[in-house]
Amino acid sequence: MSKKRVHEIAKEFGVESKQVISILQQHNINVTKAVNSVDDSGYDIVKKQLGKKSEAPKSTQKVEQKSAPTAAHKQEAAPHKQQNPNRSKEHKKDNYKQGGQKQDDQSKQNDHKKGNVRHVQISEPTRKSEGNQQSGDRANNRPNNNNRNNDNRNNNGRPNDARNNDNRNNDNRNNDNRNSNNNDRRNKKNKKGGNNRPQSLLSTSMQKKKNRVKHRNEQYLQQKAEAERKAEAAIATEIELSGPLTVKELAEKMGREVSEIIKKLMLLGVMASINQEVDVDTATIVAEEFGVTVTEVEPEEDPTDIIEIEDAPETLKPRPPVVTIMGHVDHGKTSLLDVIRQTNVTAGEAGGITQHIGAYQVRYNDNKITFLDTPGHEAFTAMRLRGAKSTDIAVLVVAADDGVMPQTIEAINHAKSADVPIIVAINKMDKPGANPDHVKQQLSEHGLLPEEWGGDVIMVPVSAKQKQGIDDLLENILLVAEVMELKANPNRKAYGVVIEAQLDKGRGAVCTVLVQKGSLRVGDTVLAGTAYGKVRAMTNERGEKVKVARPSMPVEILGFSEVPQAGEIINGMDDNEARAIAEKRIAKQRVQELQATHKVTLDDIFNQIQQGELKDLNIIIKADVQGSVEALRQSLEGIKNPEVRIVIVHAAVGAINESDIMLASASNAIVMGFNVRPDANVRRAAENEKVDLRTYRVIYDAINDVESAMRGMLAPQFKEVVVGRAEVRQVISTPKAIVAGSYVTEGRITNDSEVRLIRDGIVVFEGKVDSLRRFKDEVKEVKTSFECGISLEGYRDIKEGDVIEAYLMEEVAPQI
Ligand SMILES: Nc1nc2c(ncn2[C@@H]2O[C@H](COP(=O)(O)OP(=O)(O)OP(=O)(O)O)[C@@H](O)[C@H]2O)c(=O)[nH]1
Repeated sequence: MSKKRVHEIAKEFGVESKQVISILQQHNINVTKAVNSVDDSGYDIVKKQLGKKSEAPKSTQKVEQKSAPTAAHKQEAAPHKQQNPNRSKEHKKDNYKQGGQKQDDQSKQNDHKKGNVRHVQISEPTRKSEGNQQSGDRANNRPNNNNRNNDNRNNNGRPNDARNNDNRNNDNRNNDNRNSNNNDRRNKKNKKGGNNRPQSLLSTSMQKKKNRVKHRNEQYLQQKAEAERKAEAAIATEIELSGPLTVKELAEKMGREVSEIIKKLMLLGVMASINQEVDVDTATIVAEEFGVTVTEVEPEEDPTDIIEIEDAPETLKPRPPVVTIMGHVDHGKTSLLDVIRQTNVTAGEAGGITQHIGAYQVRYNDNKITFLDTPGHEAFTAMRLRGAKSTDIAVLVVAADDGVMPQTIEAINHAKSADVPIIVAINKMDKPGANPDHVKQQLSEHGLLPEEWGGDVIMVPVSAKQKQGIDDLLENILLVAEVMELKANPNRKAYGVVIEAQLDKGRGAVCTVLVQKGSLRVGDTVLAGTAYGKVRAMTNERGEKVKVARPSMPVEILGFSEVPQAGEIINGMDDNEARAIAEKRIAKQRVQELQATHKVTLDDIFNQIQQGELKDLNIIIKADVQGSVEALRQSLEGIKNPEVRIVIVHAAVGAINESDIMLASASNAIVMGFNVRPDANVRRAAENEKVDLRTYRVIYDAINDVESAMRGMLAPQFKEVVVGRAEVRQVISTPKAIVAGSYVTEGRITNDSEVRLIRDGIVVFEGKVDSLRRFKDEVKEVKTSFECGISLEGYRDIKEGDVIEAYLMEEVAPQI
């Protein structure tokens, strides 16, 4: 009978001595200290208790949890050991030592017989060296017990077959070890699976990780469901339409993708890009295709709109007729108006074409007639249309020797669409080839039947050149006006139309206005588009100051905050109201401009490619007056080409500046200047940015250039090369000439140079140098940084601060 000390037993079971003492005391074995000894029966008692627990020994569990990584490491390492078929006996011992979970009686007995020694012998160093590996190793115990049994059997039962048995046993061991690994995993699973067994740190962290992944998955699914629910909710079932809208707007209203809308439109045979407008009918069809109900509503009231009040009949007083002279180019509009006004406008015009709308009032037989001088070139189609709208009577000039021409027909159509009565002036009756009957014949083919042929159109033969038939024409105008009973209320705030507007260096915004209703007085606040201001001064067509302008009277007014657009409605109103509306309009305009710039988007480019590689020719227009800007814009936009689309990126009054170049560079546009010049910095910027900058003095040339370029037929053109620039620093008046005391700022000025005089970026004169002097001597050339005196051929109105630009014309290959 061997005796063992309490602390040895405690150590063996991995518990504290106290615990062993308490167990023994419970069984009335008298032990109080760790050094006390107990016999086998005492040991068995302890073993019974702690051995059972050792299936899940508490103390070991504690240690296990603390040392999980080691255990894990061990677990991982174990298979290598176990799978080794040539395991040492030590291994077997290990397995014994670690005690199985389901030991049969036999194994228990074996444990009793052999295990004790083994326990003592093996467990000690194992614990010391491997610390808390038991948990992992212990898990392997059960199957190995079987091995052990087998060993025992083999050893005890059939010693002769020992070798075979050993081999077999080895195989069994291998199998069992493999099984043990499997069981081990299962055990681990069981541990996690609610046996209330504490988990190892490894399994805890794995669990946490698993939980996190699970949580993330759940979150993702929730978000996805939420997004789907929102998308579902965003798809409208009912929409309201108040007018045409872009494809993008329609898509937004319906909560659908733009591509869906475009696809549907394509199926309906409508090829539309994202920013293209579709009318209400088309939008309705598309919406209905998606099962969306459409309700048509009245467009929302625009706070920037000014509602026009109808004047009571009793307030109306007779007013003079407003007449527009229309007709084909060179048929004699200006000449006719000249004769009527007894002035000569034609001489001063660049290219001999009337470029700006002017308005004049003439008196004939104590009656006033207002004439709007609409230019005759095609370039002014838009202005003519506007003119017709502000007009009571249209005088259609047709040259008797030329007959009805394209612009004659256009003019007829404009007048008709504006519901304006037409009086035909068959001009150039003095010409040998004049054939008024032929003209009448042609006109009747276009719905204008002369009175003498049973129609209602007055046709007056005239000759502007010989001043014949003018009275007859004016009398007929008055006659038609009388029949029309033209009336307006002069006693209300002014209402009218901006005929022309431009920026003047000294006077600011100068604006020709036709008052149509009410009276406009100096001091009145007026609003036209985004421009507003107090009328500082008013002058009539003869430059005389006027205090009040009544219906049908054209006046030039000063006082606008900015240059209004030609054709804009002008309203006399309250100071604050004007400012508020102007601000709202500016804000609205900004939004529209932003939207317009958004049009050049990748979406657009994609659509363009899809629509057969439609390329845009982007153009920036700068001109001296609004009328030219509009004219150029309308004409350019009117150019139709299957391959190239003209896009006016920006159009404004004023000199070409660096921001224009930057915009052109950014939008890959060409810059077209009309009667305006870039300064040296701007030219440099254009060169750096490789922006094609073109300047013109005649609108026709600009349009012609673009048209030819689009046809690939742009003739080799003459490009001007600026040779030098001089700044006018002093103006000296001599009996012979006006001399510009100048300083050459760049390049050189030569006495045979073509020059232009530029004031605030606007060309005021183009011609030749008359004389070039250094002090009193005539010189051929003056270079940079030298002073000189320059006088210009046939031009005296030179001002300090003006720039004289010398240039050459060089032939260049087409660029557009
Ligand atoms: N023989 C003759 N020539 C005329 C008559 N009226 C105008 N002309 C000439 O026709 C040419 C064109 O005249 P304009 O008055 O400039 O014609 P327009 O229609 O105003 O021309 P645009 O301003 O370019 O549209 C000028 O050379 C005039 O001298 C006329 O009654 N008889």
